[in-house]
Amino acid sequence: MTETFQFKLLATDGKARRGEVSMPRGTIRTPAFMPVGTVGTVKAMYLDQVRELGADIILGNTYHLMLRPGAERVARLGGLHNFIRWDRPILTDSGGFQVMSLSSLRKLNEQGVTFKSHVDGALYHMSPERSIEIQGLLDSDIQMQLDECVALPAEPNEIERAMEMSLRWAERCKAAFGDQPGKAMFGIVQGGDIPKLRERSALALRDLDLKGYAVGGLAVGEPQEVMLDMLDVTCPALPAEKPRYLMGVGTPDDILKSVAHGIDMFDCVMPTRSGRHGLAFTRYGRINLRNARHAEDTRPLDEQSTCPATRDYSRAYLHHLIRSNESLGGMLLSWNNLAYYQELMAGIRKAIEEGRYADFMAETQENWKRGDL
Ligand SMILES: CNc1nc2cc3c(=O)[nH]c(N)nc3c(CCO)c2[nH]1
Repeated sequence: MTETFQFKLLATDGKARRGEVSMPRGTIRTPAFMPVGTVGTVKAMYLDQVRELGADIILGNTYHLMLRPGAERVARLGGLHNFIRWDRPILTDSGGFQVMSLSSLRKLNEQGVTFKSHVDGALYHMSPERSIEIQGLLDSDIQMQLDECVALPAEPNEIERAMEMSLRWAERCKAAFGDQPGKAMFGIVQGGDIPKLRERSALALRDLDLKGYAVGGLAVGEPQEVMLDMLDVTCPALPAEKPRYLMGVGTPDDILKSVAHGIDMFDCVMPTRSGRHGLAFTRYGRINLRNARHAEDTRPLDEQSTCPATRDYSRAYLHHLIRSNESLGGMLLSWNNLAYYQELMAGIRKAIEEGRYADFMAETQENWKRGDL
């Protein structure tokens, strides 16, 4: 806990880094997984549970919260932390990515993005300055620049255009953010799957001397090896003393490998969204509880787990709940999956501290192959 934003590197093992981000609202142990709380809730979870599982920080979303309940309203209600009853750090995404994936996009130009709300069809304009203003109204601790994320595959000149504009928007966001010692504004590296554009984006953002850097434009449909190749180019071009956040990633395997490529922070809807659809992540791999073969399996997901959802409920009951589309099914599997993700992050942090990350990675991947037993 510090009055300013500080990142400390505590240990490294190859390119894997063990660190911690200290902020007024709390310390974030890295490598960190950030549960996604899109509209002010980590779906199907109580935030006390999310904290108990080991989350030091959660995500909020500018796009969703500006549409409903509204950024000015959240500010009138005392800010996002008071509203949702989470007193630790919150990172908010800037909205650009969500506009592309959720709204009927009207137009995007140098000024910003104009779009129709997917909630009520109302028209909105969001500039880099407005995105930072909204994140300020939410009292967000780590604010993301507004950027343009291009879905892959894409034409090189389209990727270059979006990357260059995102750099100009980074400068505008830095100016709009100003100097807020206890908070941070992160830049977002773009450049698609083109190494020289990735390097140019990272080096230009580095010159802006921001408090942290995200790697964007990935986990948008490209193969895992392309994502990892882009990390090989991007991470060395970023300052070693600043945190690196890989946006939207990912599966447990994505996370293991991205840590080995130098990433410190992750966010993904995978554990919660797939949990609601019946997918359970365990030490021995994934289990799809919709599958009829679980209908009379009295075993829990993992009797050695400390998480009640994982240890105390039969697969037969979980199967029944999911098949019946009962809320408790999504609640228990979200609980199990977030518990597994945080247990994985704790194992990653410990392995880096002990200089045995390569072995930890191999053991973990080996266990996944054992399947559901
Ligand atoms: C699921 N994959 C994914 N790729 C992303 C890529 C980006 C990106 O390039 N920019 C911004 N602002 N957000 C992104 C997000 C949302 C964060 O979860 C992404 N999410």
